[in-house]
Amino acid sequence: MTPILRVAALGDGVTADGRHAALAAPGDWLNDDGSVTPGPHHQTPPCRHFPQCGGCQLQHLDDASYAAFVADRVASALDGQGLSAPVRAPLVSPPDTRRRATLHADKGLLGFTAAQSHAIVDLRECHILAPALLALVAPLRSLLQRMGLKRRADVHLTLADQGADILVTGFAPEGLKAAETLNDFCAKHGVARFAVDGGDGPETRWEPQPVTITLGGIPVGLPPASFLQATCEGEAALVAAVREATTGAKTVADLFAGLGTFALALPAKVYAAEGARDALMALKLAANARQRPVFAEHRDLYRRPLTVAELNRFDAVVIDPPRSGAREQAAALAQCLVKRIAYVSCNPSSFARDAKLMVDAGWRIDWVQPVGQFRWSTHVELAACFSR
Ligand SMILES: C[S@@+](CC[C@H](N)C(=O)[O-])C[C@H]1O[C@@H](n2cnc3c(N)ncnc32)[C@H](O)[C@@H]1O
Repeated sequence: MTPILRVAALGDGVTADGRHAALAAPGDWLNDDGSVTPGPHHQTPPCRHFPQCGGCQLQHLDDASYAAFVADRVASALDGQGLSAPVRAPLVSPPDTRRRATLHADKGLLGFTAAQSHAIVDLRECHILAPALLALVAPLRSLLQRMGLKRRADVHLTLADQGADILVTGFAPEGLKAAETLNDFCAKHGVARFAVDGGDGPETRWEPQPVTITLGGIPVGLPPASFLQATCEGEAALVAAVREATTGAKTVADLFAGLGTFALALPAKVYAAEGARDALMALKLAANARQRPVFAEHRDLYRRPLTVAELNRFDAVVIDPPRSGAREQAAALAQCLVKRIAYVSCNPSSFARDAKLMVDAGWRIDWVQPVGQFRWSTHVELAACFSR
């Protein structure tokens, strides 16, 4: 018997001699016949769909070993680039708090896909989704069937200020009967918005009041399918880290600003750059309505990253790129003279790659705050503070 020491990036348990075992927690034992004997950190997975459902990979880890996994993902990504930094205790979102998820529908089924497969796991319970979204899963399954869903469609759920915001892509039912069925459904379940996208972009079919999401205390119009941090707790953890990293800065550049999660939460004059035009417009309108000092620019930061001279006009920079990171922008950040940089990332590997460029140019990583918004999954986020 060999003890499992840690959990690898994709979720397998790993022994000291490098053997991998599926569904093994640190402290479990890998037996010679390949079976696993549970140890003290192995918990009974709370959900009947685990491990078939691809939504969660690590429900068999107790809270302590899941938190250790989140911190270890960050530390080992840094280590892989030969970097070291103080890694803070991870902040993991509680169960039942996910406010954004994409489910898949086909042949009367509605749920997440199975791990590494397109097969749909028909969702009958879920321990990550916010209860208001989970409550809609069974009614939506029946609605899509009644409306004659013939081909596979995706169902994007978001919990907005007014309630559930639903976008179905790959299905756009037509006709009076369909419209009535949809309206009855939305009225009965208090849906905030129902949009469909048959291939020509989202088309709103129900939205009794404009749908918003409150960021930094300000309601921001929420375009369908916009980016939003996955849980309120995760958002709060990232905002607190970014505020701490930019303390004292009077002018801040917020790069990949989205709807303004950080721009609207900072006590500073903020220049916000974002590539999605509808998100940018929503941020601009919200900031103007409340006379917040946010100057928002539509800009493709991969093709046209801020130059060193542009960056040097700010006291601090916040950057929160997509999963692939921001190699081009990081090259200019490495050379610039701002006092502090807050780097928020949903991918420790691309973060570590960009951080290496900056450290090689003389930056220091003061701390890294791991954030587990996708509880029980292998997705890990972080916020890091850089100074010279
Ligand atoms: C991880 S999200 C962060 C959004 C925001 N900071 C937040 O916390 O809500 C990344 C953002 O980058 C934007 N984006 C993706 N590619 C971009 C590009 N080439 N130039 C500018 N923005 C881009 C996306 O639209 C998205 O809003």
